Amino acid sequence: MVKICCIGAGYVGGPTMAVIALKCPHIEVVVVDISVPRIAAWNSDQLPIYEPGLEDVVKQCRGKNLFFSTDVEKHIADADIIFVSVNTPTKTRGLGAGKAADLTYWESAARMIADVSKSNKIVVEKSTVPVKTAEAIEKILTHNSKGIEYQILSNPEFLAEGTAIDDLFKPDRVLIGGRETPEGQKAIQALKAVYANWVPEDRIICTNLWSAELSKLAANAFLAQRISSVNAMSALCEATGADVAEVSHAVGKDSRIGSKFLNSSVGFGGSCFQKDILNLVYICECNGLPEVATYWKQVIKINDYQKNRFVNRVVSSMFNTVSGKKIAVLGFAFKKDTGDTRETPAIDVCKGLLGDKARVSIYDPQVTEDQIQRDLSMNKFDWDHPIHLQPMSPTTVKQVSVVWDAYEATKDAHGICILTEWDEFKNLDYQRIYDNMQKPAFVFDGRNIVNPEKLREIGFIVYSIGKPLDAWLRDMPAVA
Ligand SMILES: NC(=O)c1ccc[n+]([C@@H]2O[C@H](COP(=O)([O-])OP(=O)(O)OC[C@H]3O[C@@H](n4cnc5c(N)ncnc54)[C@H](O)[C@@H]3O)[C@@H](O)[C@H]2O)c1
Ligand SMILES: O=c1ccn([C@@H]2O[C@H](COP(=O)(O)OP(=O)(O)O[C@H]3O[C@H](CO)[C@@H](O)[C@H](O)[C@H]3O)[C@@H](O)[C@H]2O)c(=O)[nH]1
Repeated sequence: MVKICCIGAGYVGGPTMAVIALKCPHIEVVVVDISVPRIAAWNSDQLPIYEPGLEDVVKQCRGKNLFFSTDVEKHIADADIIFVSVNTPTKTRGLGAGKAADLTYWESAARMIADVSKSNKIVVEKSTVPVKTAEAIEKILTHNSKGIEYQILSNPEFLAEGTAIDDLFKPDRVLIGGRETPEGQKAIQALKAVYANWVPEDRIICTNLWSAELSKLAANAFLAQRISSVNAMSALCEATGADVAEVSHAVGKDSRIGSKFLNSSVGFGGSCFQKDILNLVYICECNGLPEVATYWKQVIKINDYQKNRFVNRVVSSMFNTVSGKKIAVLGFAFKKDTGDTRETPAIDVCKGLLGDKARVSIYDPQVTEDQIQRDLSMNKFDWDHPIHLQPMSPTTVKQVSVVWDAYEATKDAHGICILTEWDEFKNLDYQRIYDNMQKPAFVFDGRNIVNPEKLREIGFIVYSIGKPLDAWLRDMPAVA
């Protein structure tokens, strides 16, 4: 029986390995992690991450050919194929701080593999890493290899949170990069055989190592660039009376452009886009390509601009101050159908409002109070380290309350900010909400999910990103 071990039981390692186990009953899959609570959660009824369909897949294979363990050394030693899916956060100090990927966790995983292996291994980069990481990993593994042969493959993951299981069941493509030697090609075929259990062969792309590593960064940069492009347009729409939804629809109908990923929003979030673009920018700078670096940096600058612009809209509409006012925040996760808050635009918006001394009442159906308090008190980039290395007891932000109901959050509020597109926010009883709010009552829709006309009929003053402005907002400054 082929044995797979995956180091890192997070948003990628957990779902990816669960699907491999489901689709390949003849393969034993063990997911290991240094975090004891995380592994305990994977072995319990309360999985550590919320992902539609995940629980069903885990329940079908756990204890049969899918296992979760903290015995990292044993399972690495036993495995034929080792996936490494550990954190690759943005460096916070030293060379490349604020841009370069911190490969501390990757390096320690590689050293562990080198220390405990007694047989040949295929080591698969599943984490998103800078181009040429495989070369560094190879050096660590082969430095004192004791005659053991290692083949490094790059097999970046393209799943998106909230749709991870569907994405894994039917991937647009699986990308496998390896050395162009006979041994490298043999390793590629071994990994290809795993995916071929459910992925059509024409969707499995095999390349050299560097193309695979770079394609992952490139794909995220292109996706984020589309959002920044449409968000840049949203500012122009507001200034001119155009409607960004109509513009994206018209633009997206061009089959060369396509309609996906053109939804204007308060800004993109998530653990990947910003981190991976910063990493790309750093790699360009290191390779003497400052113009290319500046080009990609602009994608992040527009995203920051969009978040600032939103906060500025809120404050300027409410007589230029939100001091002491209650602002209800509906949604804190970086997108719907996930409890993940990494780099969520809600953090920047809440911090902006708190900076102007607002009282913020937050409701998200999947995010806990503890998580929100952590996010609002943590330093930039600190969130992307293994949980046991994050601050234990963060200071509580006093002007923030977290409630478990949208009606409670909005009661007596002066304004509402919709920051995640949860379906339930589309169907709230907005008349009831309006009746219980201070007047004038404002709605700032950062996800364009409510019908502004209907809300205006109720009496709300409504701001929707990139839509023709409410008369109230027309003369207010839009730029932060
Ligand atoms: N989250 C996504 O949607 C997504 C999608 C594609 C790619 N990626 C990439 O995949 C990688 C992992 O992302 P994630 O979201 O799963 O992160 P995560 O933080 O959810 O999980 C990483 C896990 O690795 C563990 N870990 C760290 N060092 C370890 C070690 N030495 N030994 C054992 N376990 C260790 C941590 O405890 C943690 O549980 C990152 O490089 C990310 O960029 C993420
Ligand atoms: O038209 C759109 C599409 C998305 N978003 C926002 O963009 C962010 C990222 O969304 P999404 O890409 O759906 O989720 P992620 O889980 O971050 O997935 C991205 O990042 C992963 C990690 O690298 C990749 O594997 C995926 O392919 C890539 O889509 C979220 O805040 C979304 O709300 C928009 O504002 N407008």
